[in-house]
Amino acid sequence: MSVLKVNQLNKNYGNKSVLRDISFEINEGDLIGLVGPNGAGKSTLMRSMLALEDLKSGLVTVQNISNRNPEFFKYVSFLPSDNYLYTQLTGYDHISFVANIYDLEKSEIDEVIDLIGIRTYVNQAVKSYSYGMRQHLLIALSILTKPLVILMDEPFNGLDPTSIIELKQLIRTLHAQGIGILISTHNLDILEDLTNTIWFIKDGQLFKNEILLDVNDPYQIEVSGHYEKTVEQLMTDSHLPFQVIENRILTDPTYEVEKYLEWLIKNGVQIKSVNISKKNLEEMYKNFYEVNIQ
Ligand SMILES: Nc1ncnc2c1ncn2[C@@H]1O[C@H](COP(=O)(O)OP(=O)(O)OP(=O)(O)O)[C@@H](O)[C@H]1O
Repeated sequence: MSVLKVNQLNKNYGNKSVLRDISFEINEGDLIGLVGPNGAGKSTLMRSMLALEDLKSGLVTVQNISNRNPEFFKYVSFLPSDNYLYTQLTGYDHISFVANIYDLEKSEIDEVIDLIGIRTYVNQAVKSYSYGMRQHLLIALSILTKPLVILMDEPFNGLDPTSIIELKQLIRTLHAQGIGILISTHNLDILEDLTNTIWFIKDGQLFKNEILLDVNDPYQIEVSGHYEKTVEQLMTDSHLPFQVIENRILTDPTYEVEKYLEWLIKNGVQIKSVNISKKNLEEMYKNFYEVNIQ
């Protein structure tokens, strides 16, 4: 079900057109990665969605509520790339502040504190927090109102591997709860791990359908040993779609990998390893942005 709608968004800085005719919808439970090089317009797009930019034209609504209406922000929250917290105050002070605005119950606050796992330090002053702890607090603040959609601008910046793993897990939890999430990041590996829906932004335009990844990834079956027939001949006899790269068979994701394994085993082929062959987002990025590296 569509919850957030962006319609014909155009943004100029002076004579420069930064966003051009951008339209899209975010559905309940979408997890979308927004990718683009420096200056492509990712932050401007998020800021425009939050009515933080003056637009040339465009309409942004959540459940038909415009972003010009303060009620919009109950349903759409933002995790900014800048860490803007009051260092003298505690995490709980920040949470109470937001909870008071939206008249939330203590039980709702406790639920968020436990979900994000900040109970042990929520009563300490923010100045004693690490970067990752601050990021957790910001996420707690962003989900207090039970938003339908969260916009995350570079949420993995500056996090150590432990905090990245924790944040990825948290994003998966929020996603499983049906929250629509739009994440802008330069980290393609993290994104590839999190979602199959990647949108690219280029020259102020959004490209989505063109690069939607398949849900299933192909498998790579590595075989060993010498046989009468080549692996290619053997696979042709199976009538299963395939590609062969040296001694590796690349399966077709619409067919079960078991069918390939059964066929190979039946024909006495030794199987050395079976791995999921992940689509390479970096390759797609390089092709899309025509990045040439010598
Ligand atoms: N306040 C501003 N005044 C003028 N131009 C701006 C302003 N803010 C952004 N721009 C320009 O708008 C374009 C898009 O910037 P934006 O910050 O949205 O890109 P981005 O994709 O978020 O980049 P990054 O990955 O570096 O954060 C850039 O060309 C930038 O120079």
